[in-house]
Amino acid sequence: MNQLPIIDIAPLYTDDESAWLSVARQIDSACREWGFFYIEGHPIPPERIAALKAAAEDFFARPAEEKLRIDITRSSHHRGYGAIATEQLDPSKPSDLKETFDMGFHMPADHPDVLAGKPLRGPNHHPDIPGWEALMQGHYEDMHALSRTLLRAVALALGIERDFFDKRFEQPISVFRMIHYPPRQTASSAEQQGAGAHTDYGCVTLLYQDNAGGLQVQNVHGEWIDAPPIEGTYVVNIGDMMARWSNDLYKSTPHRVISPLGVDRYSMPFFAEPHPDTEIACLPGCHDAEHPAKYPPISCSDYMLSRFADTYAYRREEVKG
Ligand SMILES: O=C(O)CCC(=O)C(=O)O
Ligand SMILES: [Fe+2]
Repeated sequence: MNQLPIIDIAPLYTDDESAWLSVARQIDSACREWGFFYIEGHPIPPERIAALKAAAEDFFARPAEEKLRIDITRSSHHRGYGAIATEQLDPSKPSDLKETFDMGFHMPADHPDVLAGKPLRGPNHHPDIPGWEALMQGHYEDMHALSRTLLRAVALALGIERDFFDKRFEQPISVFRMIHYPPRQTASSAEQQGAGAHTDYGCVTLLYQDNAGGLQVQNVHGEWIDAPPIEGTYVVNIGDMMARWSNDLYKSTPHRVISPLGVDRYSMPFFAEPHPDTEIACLPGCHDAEHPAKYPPISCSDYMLSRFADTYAYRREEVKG
């Protein structure tokens, strides 16, 4: 099979138990076979996507000096603007040809967790553009709600309490990111990838991509297949932390983005992650006598921090203020 499944999740917004179960089963088999699937029937309206895309086009077109006022490399908790070549997802290839804006769960500078220096906690760094902050905060909340709905279906599929993930995704360290891939100039510069081959390190990623194309996913035979844009859908994939949590029942699958030739590309992943203190220990329903837990428990924040250091040179250097 070389076609990612498309799952209609509209039944998750009804009380129809048997329809819930059917969606849960489809998600479960997609996570086991592919680690990747499309969702349709989600509640994010097209007007929201259009507003976000317009905001991304406006922001990324601004002078570097303005964007660098919120330089992510000066943020101790990973918020703000990442210039081209800040991230290197595939260490064997040149740095990624993309620029990014990252935001997360907002905690004011005087919040006790921020004052205590808890990792990845703090205020967002937004550009000074009218309407921007409200748009982003509202969207962050809606993506958070959507990811929790999907995780309720996962809990149902695994036979664990329906609110297992809800409890663990309070005050999450989820990240909403906007990405701009500038055009590659020549066909022969294909070595410079938009996003090098990688697996996501967190739990679940929900990705909006525009019409440019270029996202590719590795199938079970190790071949790259296209994950083309499909109007009105999100591409959902499992990350390494969820693979570990599920004892590798669910797959975290390598993917990459080929730099667009002659056009700009915009994408917007939402990386859904739990509360940083969540213990990532083999999920109930994912181990038995024949399949014992493979990994020792680790906290979500320890796991994320160790993985961040692999892809961001600036995070390997001394901690910045
Ligand atoms: O831009 C995309 O389509 C995918 C981006 C991605 O895989 C990532 O940021 O982890
Ligand atoms: Fe990714």
